[in-house]
Amino acid sequence: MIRTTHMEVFNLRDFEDVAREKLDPVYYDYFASGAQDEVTLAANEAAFRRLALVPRILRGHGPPRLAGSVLGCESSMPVLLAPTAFHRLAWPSEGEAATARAAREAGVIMIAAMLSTITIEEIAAAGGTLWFQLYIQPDLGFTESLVRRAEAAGCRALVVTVDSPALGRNERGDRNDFHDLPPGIFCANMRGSGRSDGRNDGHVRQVSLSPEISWRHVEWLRGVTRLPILLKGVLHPADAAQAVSCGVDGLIVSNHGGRQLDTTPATIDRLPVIADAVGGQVPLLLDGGVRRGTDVVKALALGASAVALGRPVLWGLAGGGADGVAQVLSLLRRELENALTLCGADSPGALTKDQVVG
Ligand SMILES: Cc1cc2nc3c(=O)[nH]c(=O)nc-3n(C[C@H](O)[C@H](O)[C@H](O)COP(=O)(O)O)c2cc1C
Ligand SMILES: O=C(O)C(=O)c1ccccc1
Repeated sequence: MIRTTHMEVFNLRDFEDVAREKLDPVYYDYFASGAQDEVTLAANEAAFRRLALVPRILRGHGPPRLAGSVLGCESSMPVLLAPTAFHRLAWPSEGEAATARAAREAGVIMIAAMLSTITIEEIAAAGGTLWFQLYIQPDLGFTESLVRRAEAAGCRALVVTVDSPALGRNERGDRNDFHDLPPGIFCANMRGSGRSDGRNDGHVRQVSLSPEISWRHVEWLRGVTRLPILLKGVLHPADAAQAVSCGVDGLIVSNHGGRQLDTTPATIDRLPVIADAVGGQVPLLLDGGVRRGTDVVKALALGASAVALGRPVLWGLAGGGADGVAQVLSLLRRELENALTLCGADSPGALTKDQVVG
């Protein structure tokens, strides 16, 4: 158990308090914040609270089975690590290597962020099953080189983030004047892109979040790799349908944890319409505000194959490196097992959407 002088952790939210104590307040704000008024940030968790779970009774089964697979990758539970940037701000010595080790030991999939602070090759050396998150760069030669590196490192899917034609307006970051990484920490995968001197190579300014990116780029990507492609940041059912027509293999219903367009709806409130549009043709994942086993159950019942966790992983990492992340995952696993049992479900697949009521 991670304990600080006066804090014990019993659930994922407790980890945020531990992290807040340990982190530089500027980095805490970077991790915790959402865009502008943080309406969406709050809405994600509030929507889970608003939804009620209806248990089924007397089903007479053993402990629920949590293990399954997503796009051909085994996972010990239907929970992935969402891609988050800059893990060395939370755990300077190892960064993403610590996160990857914890994910491997827990038997879950880590979606490694393109903006990691160690390279994808270094993450792969520490990790189990990895997927690679990509911001398609207008320099397609560079983008293709990242795809080839992810393939060579053994990543099993590409997650293309599509909610970022620009960076969201982060006012906590502005107030803290946090716009650059501190000396010695870089966007390790970005080195060699752009024209920067060797010393500052891997600078955040080399990253392009561009409004030029379009469906043509997704079609281009479909032609350059055989890896499964997921789009992350889908909120409109028409976009979900178009993605399936484009040959996309999976979708992540996400509003980037409320960090991009503020006032977008809570992800759990969009899941039913997206599930209807996709009609089971590709797996759906969801992230944003998942903090409890009951949140996972609600997403699974409404049509998600799995969920992804963003900030709680960063709080675990800041609290205790790989051990902290391991504890976050094990707390959530126990909660999920308990919630499924109380719902009368012997596996995620046994849940039905009528078990969630508004
Ligand atoms: C500090 C931080 C950095 C993030 N960096 C990325 C990123 O580089 N790429 C990406 O696609 N999403 C990024 N995200 C969004 C997460 O993948 C995910 O959508 C979100 O955190 C889920 O919400 P949650 O934090 O409430 O679990 C980031 C989120 C946070 C909090
Ligand atoms: O912070 C983020 O959510 C994120 O995705 C990002 C995007 C560009 C630069 C740094 C982080």
